[in-house]
Amino acid sequence: MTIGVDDDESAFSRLEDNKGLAESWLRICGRLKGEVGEVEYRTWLTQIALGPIDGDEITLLLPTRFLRDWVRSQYGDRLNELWHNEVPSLRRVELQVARAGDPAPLPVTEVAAAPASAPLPTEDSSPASRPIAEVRSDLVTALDSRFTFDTFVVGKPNEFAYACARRVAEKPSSVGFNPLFLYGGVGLGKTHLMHAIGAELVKSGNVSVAYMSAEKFMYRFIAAIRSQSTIEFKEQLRSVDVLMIDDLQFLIGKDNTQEEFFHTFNALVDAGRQIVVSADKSPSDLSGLEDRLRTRLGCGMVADIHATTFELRISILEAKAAASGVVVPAKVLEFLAHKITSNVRELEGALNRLIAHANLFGRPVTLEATQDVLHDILKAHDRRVTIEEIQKKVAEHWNIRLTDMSSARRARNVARPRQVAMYLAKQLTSRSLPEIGRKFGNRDHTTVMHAVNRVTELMERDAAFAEDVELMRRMLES
Ligand SMILES: Nc1ncnc2c1ncn2[C@@H]1O[C@H](COP(=O)(O)OP(=O)(O)OP(=O)(O)O)[C@@H](O)[C@H]1O
Repeated sequence: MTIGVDDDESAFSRLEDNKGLAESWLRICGRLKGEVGEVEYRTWLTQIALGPIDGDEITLLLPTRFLRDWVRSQYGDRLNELWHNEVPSLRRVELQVARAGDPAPLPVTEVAAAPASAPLPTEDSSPASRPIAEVRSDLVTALDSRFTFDTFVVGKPNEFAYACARRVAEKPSSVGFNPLFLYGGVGLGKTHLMHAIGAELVKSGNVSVAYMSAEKFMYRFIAAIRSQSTIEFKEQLRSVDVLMIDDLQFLIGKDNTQEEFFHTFNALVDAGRQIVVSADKSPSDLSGLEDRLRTRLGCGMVADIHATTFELRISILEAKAAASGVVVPAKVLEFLAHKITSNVRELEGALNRLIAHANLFGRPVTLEATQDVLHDILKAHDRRVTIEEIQKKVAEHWNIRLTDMSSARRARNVARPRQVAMYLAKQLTSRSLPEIGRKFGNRDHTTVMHAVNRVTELMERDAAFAEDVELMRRMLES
């Protein structure tokens, strides 16, 4: 069908006019950007160029087959709909792979996002024409725009992994860095670094990046087997420039999926594409993965993210607090960094709760408020320090015999450390004063109370002594 004046005169004259067409495309891009969000838009849609129009069909051009298939499966319907809204006589949007000399995509900066909440009028508002933002990808998980290199705080435990990730983002597939294998405990930033690599590559140009969890890889693979579309699945995966698979340990015991991953891995590396993988253990410790896969995974760069240090936790908290715009006093940050040592995710969760609380009630963040608001989290993180541990550490530190913790000796060089141990027992355990007294040679609870008051008083007067006691406390808590 050709477009005639009778069909839609204004549309026809617009189609005759290239400028009008470009403006329509700009509006459609703005609309899509508003609907799918900046990251998804940059990842997939900035690569589309406006091709020729022929009758009731307009052609959009994509740089690779993978992208064409991807855009067709994920955004095809919506593109049809948006074009039809702009030019009602258009019936079809054809997606093609661009050839040399074809027009270039629109510069990203030209496209201003139109709010998704104000949809263009459509003829059909059935579920089939739902906005793109709801269409979830089967093959690829969208990158999280919060996880960039800029927002990743670097310290001793993660500097090597960070440097490797940077290197891969700058120069994918360089010798010695393919695959990049990132490993470390839960919530220490592996996913963050992978998304940062993806975001950087997407920003830098024409690179197709696929990121997905190993779990998703498996489900996609199974779905492809069921729907007899394994060839397409393989083709799609094998046509990306960079493939990132998160939490590979999930494939332990899933032999068929491992096998598929192994072949995909080989096909990509042999074709000079980059692979990035994360797991909770090093390749050699991932027992349960096939030997040949473990060997290949260890062939490139293996980078470990270590548990956080107190200093790194403080830096992360400072950065996140600053980004929130809420003033969080240094002593609150220190308190959190002392208390929540397990992983960054929990640390971040605690800080976010404090910030939300401060915003909601418009109250300043204080140490007291922190203890109150985070009561449950802090309780769960309370390390169970025993009175015996306290006595042992204090005796070592002040160089007295352990038996003197319960002896009747009253010499100052023995009595003072004993009082400190009682004070710390009160601070760091949930034992009552009589219980503590019993552990210190059956002393009375009033003796313990006296010790606690005396140490508190001394700490206020003597900074060096206070520092010593604080140090003890930190050693016992960490
Ligand atoms: N160095 C860091 N700087 C800033 N944020 C960090 C850092 N490390 C971790 N985070 C944050 O902590 C959270 C958890 O990180 P992430 O999801 O990357 O951990 P992971 O190692 O992939 O965990 P899992 O093993 O559960 O998959 C994220 O919100 C991330 O942004």
